[in-house]
Amino acid sequence: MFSGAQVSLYPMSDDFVGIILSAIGALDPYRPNFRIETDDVSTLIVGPPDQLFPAMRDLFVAAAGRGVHCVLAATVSRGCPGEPDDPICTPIADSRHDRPLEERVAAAVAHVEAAPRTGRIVAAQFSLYPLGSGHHMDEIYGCIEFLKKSGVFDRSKNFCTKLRGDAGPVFATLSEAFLRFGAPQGHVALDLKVSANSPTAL
Ligand SMILES: Cc1ncc(C[n+]2csc(CCO)c2C)c(N)n1
Repeated sequence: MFSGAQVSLYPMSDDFVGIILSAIGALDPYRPNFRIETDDVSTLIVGPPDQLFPAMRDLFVAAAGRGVHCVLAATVSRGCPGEPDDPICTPIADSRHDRPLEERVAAAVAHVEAAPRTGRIVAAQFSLYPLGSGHHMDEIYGCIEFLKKSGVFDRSKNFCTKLRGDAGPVFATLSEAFLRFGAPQGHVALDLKVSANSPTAL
């Protein structure tokens, strides 16, 4: 199954070029398993679906670690019809996709509880789009039930859900939403913005 993301970093600093390029260096450990291509708009990462969010976490934590207000925007996709079935995009063995929603919610919560902490607090806003499935609203409601139990749920907003917390469990929650909800071999898209070091008072 073809899976990947187009990812852009927006560090609000005069040194944006240095911050972006050194953060892209944090993707180096993923290069053996990924196809990674940077242009003037974004960086494409194509690879195993279960490694996409760890890669984006490391990219974002590297940029946000510089202390400036920083935003990551990403379009993430798996199972896109018409894309080549890239052999590097091997599906995860234990997706439990064929299992009932309740079981998938429990497995997703357990994965987030085990996620490593990074020490970097982030806010994330995202929408999950399980495409072409007759049960897409069931999948979305099941996913939201999981998000409320994730420990990083902030609130539901129009068109999206907001998470807040350590980048470790936040990116793990995004990964579980992407991997476990929507049809197993179906097309799922996810739209994401992550922010750190915002000067906005809450
Ligand atoms: C992750 C990521 N990849 C590419 C860009 C696009 N971009 C904007 S400035 C810059 C550095 C100078 O070439 C690059 C590559 C981005 N913003 N974030």
